[in-house]
Amino acid sequence: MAIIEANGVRKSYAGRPVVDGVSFAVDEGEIFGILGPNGAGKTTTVECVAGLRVPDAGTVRVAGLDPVADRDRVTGLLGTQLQESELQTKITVREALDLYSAFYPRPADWRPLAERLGLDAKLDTRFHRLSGGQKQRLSIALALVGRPRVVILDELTTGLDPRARRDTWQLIEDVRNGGVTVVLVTHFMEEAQRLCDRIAVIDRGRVVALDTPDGLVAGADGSTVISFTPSEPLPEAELAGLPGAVAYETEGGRVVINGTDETVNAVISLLARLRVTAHRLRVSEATLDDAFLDLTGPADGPGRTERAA
Ligand SMILES: Nc1ncnc2c1ncn2[C@@H]1O[C@H](COP(=O)(O)OP(=O)(O)OP(=O)(O)O)[C@@H](O)[C@H]1O
Repeated sequence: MAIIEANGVRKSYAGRPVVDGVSFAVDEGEIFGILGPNGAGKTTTVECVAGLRVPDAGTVRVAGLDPVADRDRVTGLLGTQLQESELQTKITVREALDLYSAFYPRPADWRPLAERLGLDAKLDTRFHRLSGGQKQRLSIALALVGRPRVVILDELTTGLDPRARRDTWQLIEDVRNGGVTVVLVTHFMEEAQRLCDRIAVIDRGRVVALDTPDGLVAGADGSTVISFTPSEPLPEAELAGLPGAVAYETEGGRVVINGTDETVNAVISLLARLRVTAHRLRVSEATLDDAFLDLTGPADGPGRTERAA
């Protein structure tokens, strides 16, 4: 059952649409990822879900409630960790956790949470004395302290060192295993691949793909990558004519082809027909990175539709 529903959400700044008809539904208990280039409209979208921005058009429902009209009830069930959240500079970690706990009817005991996030030694440190990574961990703790049913995490692990990042992933998996729905905005493909059940890819304010991580990879053009070093150069015309191939390149004598299973078979037949030996033949699957690049345009360049036109 969907716990978040966004339908045709639009938001413009100074007449420029940055969220341009976004629709998606997040099922209760899933980790739902939102990926997209810088400036694609991800934060604006989740801010509309959290009721922090009012959409110009479209509807948002969180557990059936309107985040703007039913603000108090939605705040009670939704935790948010938004990009670069700032707190009052003099507040200590302990005070911040106590303060946020007081906002909720049945807060979690924040001590184990603080320990889990490596903040137990910093409880009496003032906010402005925390490092970037410690501020980030505190904002995650504050998002979780109210025992939310839904938590929105925007750039969850930005600024964390590799160990803290992995510990945080484990924490998020545990949170989800406790029945909490997680919306995760991220730029880290490894994070998205590891954590997310489904991912919406947003480009220029629109959802350009919505699938499981594996589904996104399988749907990318040229999701099978074939590479080898031929014993002698292969004719360009033969490479260009391979069925299912969407791209090929030869660099330093090594041939790399993006295609499909059909392309793999055609390459093997071609090599046999030309009596060419393939050294270090490798067939691998494209990554979520490849799928992302295939689906989205550069931050300041054309989107996929414009590129295809
Ligand atoms: N309050 C605002 N006033 C005017 N423009 C804004 C405002 N907030 C965001 N924008 C612009 O809207 C666009 C979308 O911003 P948003 O923060 O939603 O993107 P994003 O996908 O989260 O980007 P990033 O990955 O860089 O965080 C950007 O061009 C941004 O400059």
